[in-house]
Amino acid sequence: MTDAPHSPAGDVAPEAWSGVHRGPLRAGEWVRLVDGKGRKHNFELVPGKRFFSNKGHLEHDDLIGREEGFAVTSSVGGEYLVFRPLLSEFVVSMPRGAAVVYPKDSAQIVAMADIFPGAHVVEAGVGSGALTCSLLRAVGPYGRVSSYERREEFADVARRNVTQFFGGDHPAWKLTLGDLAEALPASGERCDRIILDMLAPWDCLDAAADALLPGGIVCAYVATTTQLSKFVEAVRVHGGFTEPAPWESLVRDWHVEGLAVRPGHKMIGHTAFLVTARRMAPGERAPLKKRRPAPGAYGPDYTGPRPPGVPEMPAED
Ligand SMILES: C[S@@+](CC[C@H](N)C(=O)[O-])C[C@H]1O[C@@H](n2cnc3c(N)ncnc32)[C@H](O)[C@@H]1O
Repeated sequence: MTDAPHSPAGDVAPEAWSGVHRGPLRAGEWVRLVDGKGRKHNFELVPGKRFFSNKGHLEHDDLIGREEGFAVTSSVGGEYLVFRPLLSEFVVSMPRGAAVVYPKDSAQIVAMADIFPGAHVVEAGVGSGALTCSLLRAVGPYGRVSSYERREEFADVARRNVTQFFGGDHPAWKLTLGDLAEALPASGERCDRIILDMLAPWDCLDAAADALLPGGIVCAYVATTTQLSKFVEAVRVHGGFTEPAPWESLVRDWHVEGLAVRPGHKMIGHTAFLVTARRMAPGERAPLKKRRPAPGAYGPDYTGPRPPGVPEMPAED
């Protein structure tokens, strides 16, 4: 459902780009070392450099040129497993400017915002580039991810991270410095999906609605309940979207050892909430969901946008 066939966004031709890390480890790539206690070390391989830890040291040159998936022993007998980091491991260890979208949420965004190979996706802000990597993987070299970021220092961090992860320029990626609310309309871009990860996504809703093709999806990632309320109501007030669907995902590890099978003790309790809504065709309105607002939902204390037809309601006694 792209607006028109388009040429690749970057300077690299899609057919010349593989984006796959295989074969012997090369200088300039990242590796991930894990010791017997599960402690992780991620670093770039640099010829002539040494890796130090509380278990002595290792020469980078002893890792370069080997197929990943091996065990090495440090100068004082510490054992490490060596692999290339997965994307989910890279994004939580790479340098950060702003807070990143966690892998569990990137997975939800790719699935529930229906990011498909060849899609044209707009995202803002780019932050540290974590979500960007997942979006680029999902659209592939013939799609397009158009990222907007208003802070230059974050854009620089994201550019370094994304380039590092893919081992060069991704042909589907375009990064624009500027505020989405102004830069997106000025660009004239039309897109299939828009992902908003920022403090005030409601400020960008009009720009998102104008850029989205009919049937397209807007998806917001917000950290607090007050942001969630304000964004959902802003989507309802806009009127050109279907009823927004808000949710969050919780992921729990399990301890499995013989008969001792139980949930793990540690869990990331909260990262952020997600909301999606689909864009109606121009001039079309989705029938308003027939709902009786909960008592006090839009009472005198409520200061956000008010959905059409919902009067101010008295607060509960
Ligand atoms: C939480 S970070 C995004 C993290 C990113 N999604 C990641 O996974 O690494 C939020 C970013 O949005 C940027 N931002 C906020 N409002 C914006 C806007 N209206 N247009 C463009 N960027 C914006 C901020 O500068 C910040 O870098």
